[in-house]
Amino acid sequence: MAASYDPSHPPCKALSASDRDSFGYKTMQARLPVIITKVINDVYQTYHNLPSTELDLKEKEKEAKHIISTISELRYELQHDKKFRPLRDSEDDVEEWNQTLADHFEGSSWFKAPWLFAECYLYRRVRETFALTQHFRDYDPFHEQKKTVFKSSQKAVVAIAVRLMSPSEDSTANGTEGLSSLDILVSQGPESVGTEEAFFELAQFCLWGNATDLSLLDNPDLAKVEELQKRMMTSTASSSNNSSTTSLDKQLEEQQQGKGGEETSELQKHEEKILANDLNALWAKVKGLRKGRVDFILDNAGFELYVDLMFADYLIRAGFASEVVFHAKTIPWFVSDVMPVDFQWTLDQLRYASSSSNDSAPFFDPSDPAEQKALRDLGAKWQSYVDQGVWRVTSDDFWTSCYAFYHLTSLPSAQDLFTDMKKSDLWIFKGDLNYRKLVYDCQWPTTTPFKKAIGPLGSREDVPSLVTFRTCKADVVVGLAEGVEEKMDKLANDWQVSGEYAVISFKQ
Ligand SMILES: O=P(O)(O)OC[C@H]1O[C@](O)(CO)[C@@H](O)[C@@H]1O
Repeated sequence: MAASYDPSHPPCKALSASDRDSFGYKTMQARLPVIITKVINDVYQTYHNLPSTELDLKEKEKEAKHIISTISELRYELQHDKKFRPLRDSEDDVEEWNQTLADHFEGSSWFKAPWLFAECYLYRRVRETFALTQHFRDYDPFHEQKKTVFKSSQKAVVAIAVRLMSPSEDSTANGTEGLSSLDILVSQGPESVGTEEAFFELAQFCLWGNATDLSLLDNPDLAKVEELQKRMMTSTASSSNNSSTTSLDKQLEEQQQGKGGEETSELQKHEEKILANDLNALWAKVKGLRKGRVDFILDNAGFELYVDLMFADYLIRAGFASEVVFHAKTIPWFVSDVMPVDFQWTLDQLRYASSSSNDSAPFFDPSDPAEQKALRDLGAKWQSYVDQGVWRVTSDDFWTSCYAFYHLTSLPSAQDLFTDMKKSDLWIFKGDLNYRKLVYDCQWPTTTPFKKAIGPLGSREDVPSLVTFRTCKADVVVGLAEGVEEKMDKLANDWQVSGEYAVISFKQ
């Protein structure tokens, strides 16, 4: 039997849905039932739309009905706080899950267990349902939602592609004909102002791309997604370390005086919302790299993946990295997380922008030929990185296990992954769930140093530099300066979970 690590005892008291004031409780009680109901609706739609000519139609309908009833039972178990049961499929990770359940969660249930465990177990149970079928084994019940929200991001996707990737307007005048704005910026060398400016801008895109994920927007309001992206687009950037305390005072003062903060630019407003900001320290690390390896531990598909790829492309063009490894999820996870298939699908939608295949209309279809070209060029460039092995997409069951990242360095089943990741120069963790797993999702005081909160990843010599880009969507947050929590409590009572605020925390 596999050795079992204990995910039920983090270094401080675990966050749990047993606390009715927590976001964990709200998630288990209100948000997850909605997410599960959408899975049921999705399967229902799929089977109702099966053409009568479909092969094995009867079998497929039977399986779809079975999935719907099994997922409905899962929702019942959750809503009635039933005890966890062992998994019943035969996926590679099933033995480890069941051993952990037996050793540490005997008699435990959805609202009593640590929130992190319960939530991961839920998505793994959804996977079980599909894994036990013949015709829906590879079915992603979140694919349609991922597509809808990405499609609504077209304006921002096009705007970023055109601004950074189209030939620069004054390129003929200054002898850089045909080069994109980004290429011109980075061509001045790794330590140049242009390269630095591009770094701060793309890093902030990469951060705020995490604000538009589907599991938080359990009722995605597409207008809200567009508005968020519009705000991002107006943010061009340089960043200053530890500006958050002063700017918070200003925000608080303005709120108390009933002012709207009209003198603050869109960029400053964004920066003020980064409550712990190690971007300068990250820049110091990145600018010292030459043809290094950078690993992205990805979060959401769609717009967030798109801006992650922009940042990864920048690292290659500027010469900081010659290899980027993307860690995706092996199974549908937390609604919108990237799987390898989503990665390739994203590249394809860019490569084939505005061209229809036999069976479908183009996904992105801007009317302006220059915009179409910008998307296609980008898609072709990114595909060439994949084909040449400059970009590598991989996935490992560790990322969809119930374990905190503390266990990456010691869990037997994660050792191949850890051995490979040690070859990297920098790990970039995207998003809220990865953050929760980094700090073990427990009740750390907010002033706990990030390096301490990440346990072995902060203390072991063989762990490379790492950074987390996270918009705050759960109760835990660390690395804040003294007084920030108190100021934030006065400014916005949902600041820890609204996705409006963020942290960029770096470990050398
Ligand atoms: O996509 P992200 O940024 O990891 O967010 C995941 C979301 O799911 C949660 O883990 C709870 O469902 C929140 O922490 C967060 O809202």
